Amino acid sequence: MEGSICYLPTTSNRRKWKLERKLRGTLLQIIQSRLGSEGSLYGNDLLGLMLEACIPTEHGGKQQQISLSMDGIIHECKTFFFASHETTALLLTWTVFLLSVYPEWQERLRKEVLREFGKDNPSGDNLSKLKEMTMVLLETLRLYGPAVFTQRKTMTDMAVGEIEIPKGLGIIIPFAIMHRDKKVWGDDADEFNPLRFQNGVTKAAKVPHALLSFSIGPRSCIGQNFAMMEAKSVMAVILQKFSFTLSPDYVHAPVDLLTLRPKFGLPVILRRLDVCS
Ligand code: HEM
Repeated sequence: MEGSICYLPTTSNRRKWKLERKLRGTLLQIIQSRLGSEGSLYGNDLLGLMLEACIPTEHGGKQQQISLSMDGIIHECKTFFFASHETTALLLTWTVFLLSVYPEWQERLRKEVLREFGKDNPSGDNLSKLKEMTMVLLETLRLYGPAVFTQRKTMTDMAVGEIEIPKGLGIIIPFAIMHRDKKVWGDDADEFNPLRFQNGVTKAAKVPHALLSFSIGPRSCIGQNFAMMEAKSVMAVILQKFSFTLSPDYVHAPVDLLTLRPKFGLPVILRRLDVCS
């Protein structure tokens, strides 16, 4: 009964189906325009690569094969959009929150950005120079990581330390709780201390793989390096142009809605630096 409710035309299901149709239509439009484009290539981005890989025949290939491939491609587009957009936006959100609460770190990062780039736009090659920025982003991922937990299922009977786990058991791995474990991170586990990452991510805690924000293993986040670069570039540009503090309207209420969000948003007061100075 529980499973069949998703097929009933309830208000929320109808809204969901409408949104799904809209999303599919938008993605199909983008895909069709790529398929119709001149030349043999479909573009050098992820969608282009998927089209190359999934549609080996020319546009006149077997219709059934194309429509199956389309579903696969649409599914991948949705996965990448969901996995990448909200998560990176939330990493930026919580970084702005922490830098508002710790203005000394905001100033430290601004000095680092101005020292490395001046007023120029950050470039891909130079982003690796932002050591303190990396430390702050890692500490943000530890305390307010967008992915709160992940799940796994055991394929065989197994043991983790002294715990025996039978085959087929679903396991929740609660990153957010593990990231504040004092036995692993030390007595200041609940505090914002980016310096713990100054000797690299594997030296920050008592065990090397304690930071699990992107998970680990073969199914870990495929976009983690991209996400870190994106977050560094955006934060660098914000810090070059603005200083920011929390608005008095801010209410601290992190909530787990698949990702960790500020329940009432993050109202901040921005000040343009060229106007202040
Ligand atoms: C701060 C940003 C991000 C965080 C915290 C994050 C976190 C995660 C986590 C925890 C997983 C699950 C891994 C597991 O269960 O083992 C995951 C999977 C994934 N992420 Fe990210 N992610 C971020 C950004 C991105 C970006 C920018 C992309 C794409 C450009 C991306 C694409 C994916 C994909 C495709 C998967 C599924 C991988 C698979 O199942 O093999 N993520 N991510």
